Amino acid sequence: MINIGIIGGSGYTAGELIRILMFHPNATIDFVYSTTNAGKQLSVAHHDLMGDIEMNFTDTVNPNVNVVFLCLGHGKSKSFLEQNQFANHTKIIDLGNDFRLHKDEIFDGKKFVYGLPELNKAVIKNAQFIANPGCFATAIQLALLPLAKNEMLTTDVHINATTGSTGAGVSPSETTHFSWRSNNMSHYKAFEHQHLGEINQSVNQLQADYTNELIFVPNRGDFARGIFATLYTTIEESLEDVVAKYEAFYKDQPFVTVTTTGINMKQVVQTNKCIISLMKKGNRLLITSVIDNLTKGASGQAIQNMNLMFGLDETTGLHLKPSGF
Ligand SMILES: NC(=O)C1=CN([C@@H]2O[C@H](COP(=O)(O)OP(=O)(O)OC[C@H]3O[C@@H](n4cnc5c(N)ncnc54)[C@H](OP(=O)(O)O)[C@@H]3O)[C@@H](O)[C@H]2O)C=CC1
Ligand SMILES: CC(=O)N[C@@H](CCC(=O)OP(=O)(O)O)C(=O)O
Repeated sequence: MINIGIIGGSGYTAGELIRILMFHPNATIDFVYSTTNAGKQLSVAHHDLMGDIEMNFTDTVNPNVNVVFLCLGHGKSKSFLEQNQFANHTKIIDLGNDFRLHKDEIFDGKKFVYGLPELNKAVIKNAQFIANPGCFATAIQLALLPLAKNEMLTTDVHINATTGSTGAGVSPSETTHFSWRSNNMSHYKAFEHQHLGEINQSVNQLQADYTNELIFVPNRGDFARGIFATLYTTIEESLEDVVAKYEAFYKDQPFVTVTTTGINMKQVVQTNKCIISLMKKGNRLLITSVIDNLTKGASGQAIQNMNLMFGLDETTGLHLKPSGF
């Protein structure tokens, strides 16, 4: 069994890890670390877990676990690892953004691999340290990578993506408050979202000569979970040719489905799936990409990486049912 530690226990991504791992056939949760709820039942912070798991948060770290998931805010993974040493055998999967860019990938002698399986599966299998991608970054990269792989990106890409409120974490804020978020929508960090760095890094990993711009406007949506992303760019090839290239790129990727039909977020919410829809009008290609920000965009993908790192089928424990409606 893979013995697991979770840091940042009261948060959204930690909660999602617990929900999935408690049913994972090869995993056992050794501890869930919390700075605010130590000694209390997990269900104090994750109410839906009442009756499902008898475990308390702890303020003690077991440094000998097989893998530890870091579910902390920006920049806190680095400081946590400075204060807490794990055994040499312990694998680390960081859900934050501290180690995703190449300039940050080496920390304290540890080399972090960017944990997008559909891009880096072979390297992930042999990695000990993983920088798990951001949620928008996952949805947008999965939409773009087949074009980059085939060096088909020649102009700017216009990106619009809307996220649910859980994307911003458990601590309430003005823009996650029900009274503000309900029946509302807004954009934020237009043209400057922090995920553009990791997205550009991955695009250039496949198409080094791409120098145009990824023009991204993120929106806050009136729902809790999910990301709906639309991207368009100029492509000369026929839709049939583009679809064939996407299907070839994702042939051995169990969580990505390519279609030319219309799609919606509820087809993937609560699952580790990404569905990509392609359509063309003239030389303009529209790519739609939907994921659940907390599963494929965070905790599900982190478990997918864990499966690969421990030699398991990457879908182990991730056969999750969609919400449907
Ligand atoms: N939400 C999402 O959709 C996604 C989030 N991410 C990233 O994953 C990380 C976790 O996200 P999320 O779960 O939403 O965040 P949350 O804010 O929901 O949870 C973070 C948790 O970290 C703990 N924490 C906070 N400050 C400290 C500290 N100084 N030292 C130790 N622990 C601390 C708290 O848990 P406790 O009180 O129990 O200690 C807190 O609940 C973030 O970096 C986020 O950007 C990535 C992809 C998607
Ligand atoms: C979708 C969504 O709301 N995202 C949040 C942060 C969560 C995330 O994925 O960002 P990092 O892991 O890079 O912190 C945002 O856009 O600010």
